[in-house]
Amino acid sequence: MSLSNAVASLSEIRFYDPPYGEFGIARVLKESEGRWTPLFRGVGKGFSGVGNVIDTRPKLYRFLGASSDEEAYSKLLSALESPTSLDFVSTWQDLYREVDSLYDLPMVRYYEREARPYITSGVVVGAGPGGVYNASIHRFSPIGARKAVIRLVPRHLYHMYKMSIKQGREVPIAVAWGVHPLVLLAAASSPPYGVFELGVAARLLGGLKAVSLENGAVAPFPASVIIEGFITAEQAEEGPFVDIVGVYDRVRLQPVVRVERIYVLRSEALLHYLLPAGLEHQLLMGFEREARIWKAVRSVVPGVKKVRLTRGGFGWMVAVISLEKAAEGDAKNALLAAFAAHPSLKIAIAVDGDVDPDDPVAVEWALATRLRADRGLFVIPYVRGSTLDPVALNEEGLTHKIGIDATRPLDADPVLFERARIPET
Ligand SMILES: C/C(=C\C(=O)O)CCOP(=O)(O)O
Ligand SMILES: [Mn+2]
Repeated sequence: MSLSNAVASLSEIRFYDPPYGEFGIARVLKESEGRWTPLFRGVGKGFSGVGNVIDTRPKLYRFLGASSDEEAYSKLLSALESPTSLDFVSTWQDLYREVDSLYDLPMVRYYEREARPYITSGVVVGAGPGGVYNASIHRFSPIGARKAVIRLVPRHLYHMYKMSIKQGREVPIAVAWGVHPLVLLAAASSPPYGVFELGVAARLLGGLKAVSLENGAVAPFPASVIIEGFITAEQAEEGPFVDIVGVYDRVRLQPVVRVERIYVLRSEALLHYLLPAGLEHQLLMGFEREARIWKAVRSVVPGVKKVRLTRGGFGWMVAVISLEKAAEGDAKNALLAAFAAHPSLKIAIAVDGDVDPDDPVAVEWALATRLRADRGLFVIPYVRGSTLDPVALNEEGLTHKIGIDATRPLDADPVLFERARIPET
């Protein structure tokens, strides 16, 4: 399954033509998110581009073949538990042309102070020591015709990189740009180290083709662009670029990738322009974390209704959980479970089942009418949170977290908490 197949299955597509101008593509992505899928023709010779492919739950759930939160979470969680093998194809190179330079790939700069055009939706497959493969999404920005800097958040690829460099080895990688959205979703997930995320994608899709590269890495097939290279011990400044919470991430020294080959699909090189901090970015990165929170919370409290990583928290740092308490204290246990399930979470709020986590006004109403700060508020000091938190105490995201129980006390008169309604005619 290709990105083109996936896009063809969407109903609301609008076509755009050049000239785009600097930030033109970013402006369209912003304007259309949550509304339609823009398809950018002629972004470069032999290239077109698309964005907002899974910027809404209905689109994501359609790709997953799910009709409710519960079904969508369960499908993803069970694929993470049961990845399957890839179908390797050997005759693939004829379908691709090679280009000499990363600058031949039409990349986009999205925000005014970003350093340069870059890839925001590249699935990086690393081949690590012990035959371990890992697929994850990383910012990838060219600093030369065959040189790029890659942002490695301290997770699996970073671990692979640290181990390899210590042994005096570089990490062979493939960067696959322009892939089916479920491949992206799997690569945005965090199964335990050693579980290959492309196997998770294969389970979600009912099979996934892949290719082996000369450097030992593998790539999902078809991908519109496949970049073959090595993560080296050299470092360069990365950024500024905008992260999921919509601020400019700190500029850090990050590893340099030496590029060996760049393959571009001859027939349909459809590139995926993922708007940083856009709805698609949030849903893609946050959805699996939401599923994990849902699972963890359900195991401590039976009456969980809805879990949301909120829009204001950019689908990453703030969660609202609605539940029916069976006993006093349930809500706090739910909050603790949520923090354990998603370490980047900074603020977790529990509300009753009559409050919709998708409605920020309703959540604020619950805070105004149901929170008793002496009982309902707790701070977890000095705990690892998100590296993206601008007020974190260190580069690893050391921070203080807040849990808020905004559920009504079970022993109080329920009439005091009833939302008044005007009867229908
Ligand atoms: C979601 C992340 C980056 C981005 O999409 O901009 C990675 C942040 O990871 P933490 O574990 O929260 O530091
Ligand atoms: Mn992994």
